[in-house]
Amino acid sequence: MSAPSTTRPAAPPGRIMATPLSSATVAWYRARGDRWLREHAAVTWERPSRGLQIFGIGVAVRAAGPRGEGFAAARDAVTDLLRRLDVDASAVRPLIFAGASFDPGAPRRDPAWEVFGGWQVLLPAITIIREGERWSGVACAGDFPAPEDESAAPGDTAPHDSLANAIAEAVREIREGRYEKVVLAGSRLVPLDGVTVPDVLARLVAAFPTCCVFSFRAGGSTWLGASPEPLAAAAAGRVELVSLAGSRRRGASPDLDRQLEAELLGSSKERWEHRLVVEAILREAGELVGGLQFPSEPSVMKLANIQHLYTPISGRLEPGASLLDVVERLHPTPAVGGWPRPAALDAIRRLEQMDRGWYAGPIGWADPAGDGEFVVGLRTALLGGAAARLYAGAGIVADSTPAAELDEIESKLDALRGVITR
Ligand SMILES: C=C(O[C@H]1C=CC=C(C(=O)O)[C@@H]1O)C(=O)O
Repeated sequence: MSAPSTTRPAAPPGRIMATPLSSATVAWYRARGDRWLREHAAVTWERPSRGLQIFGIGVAVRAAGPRGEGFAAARDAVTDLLRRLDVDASAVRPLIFAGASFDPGAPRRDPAWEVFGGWQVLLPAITIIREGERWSGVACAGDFPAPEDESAAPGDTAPHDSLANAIAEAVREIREGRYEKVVLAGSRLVPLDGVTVPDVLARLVAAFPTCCVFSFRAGGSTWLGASPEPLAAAAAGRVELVSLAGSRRRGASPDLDRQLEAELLGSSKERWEHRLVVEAILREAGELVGGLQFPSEPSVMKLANIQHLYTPISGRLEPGASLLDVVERLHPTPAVGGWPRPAALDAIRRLEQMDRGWYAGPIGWADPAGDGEFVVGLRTALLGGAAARLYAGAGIVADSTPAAELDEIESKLDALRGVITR
């Protein structure tokens, strides 16, 4: 019932032991504030603009797989757990969290990611949920492994120059017709100077209230971020998907901001980059989600530092398909990988010179009723030891100007650094 390296050595790696699991609704008296919850949670999931907060305290079950395995293995582990959970229909539903690396086939360059492995599935011992003014809780019996405190500080990776060269090389390869789009990312190591996980989460919630602010702890390290990009969400059989790609900075004045928005909506380069994501989602999700509907024109999603082209897509899960199947099929969309997918992944492995780990990977939760929500792990940082490594990328297409793409990546990293180190 646990990860290979934690409490039950008899369990083979990645397998969950076949014992029954039960859950019970618990009353949660709000004796502890957000800071305590964020500090003690193995996993947090906050949607400030929707009044939703979820804190998973302690671990009933943790399963994990090696770095060569991806989200498909996480999906199987969640499905297995859901089957074994004995849930009273009237009770608060337990939530099972899952996360995975971006690319299980990528070279491993940063030992700090080893503690996360290729994927992890986590059933918290106690899950505290706030929806608006309503607090509820659910407790799950399990192994209750002792907290792990082993963590590795994120290592040094590629210097800035190599990212500029990688972008220029990608533009050349795209113009030669080798692929149509690739998303290249960079990272930056920053000292934490005493800033803690609850500090960072509180700042992300304040700075990015419309995003999904999450954290996931493994060993003594924490993977966290404020993702603007839902990957797939399901509620009562309805599925919501999103295409988010194409960016401009926010303007310093309302006039400049509107001008940048008009530029974004009018740019054929940004529209093409965005359209590739819409088409890939329709193609990949089509077999699993019926009656897909979406507006013919993208709108603009505005965040504190940046604005993006945005197309919401919705439909209904086909019989036999699950939210986890949809996530597995969609990842990685061309918003974080590229198109065609195999050539884009190959380009990222060759050109990027960095270890993405879980950056741009899927992360989220599912419940026994089939509901759940997964986002793309963007605008994220890995905190370990006294440092944080920040990650951000940008979509490269034939019309890209390398300097502008590098500028977009730098400005995303600056926004995150401003929140973490201020
Ligand atoms: C890959 C990232 O952003 C993606 C999501 C929105 C807009 C993007 C863009 O315009 O390039 C990227 O596709 C990132 O922030 O690390």
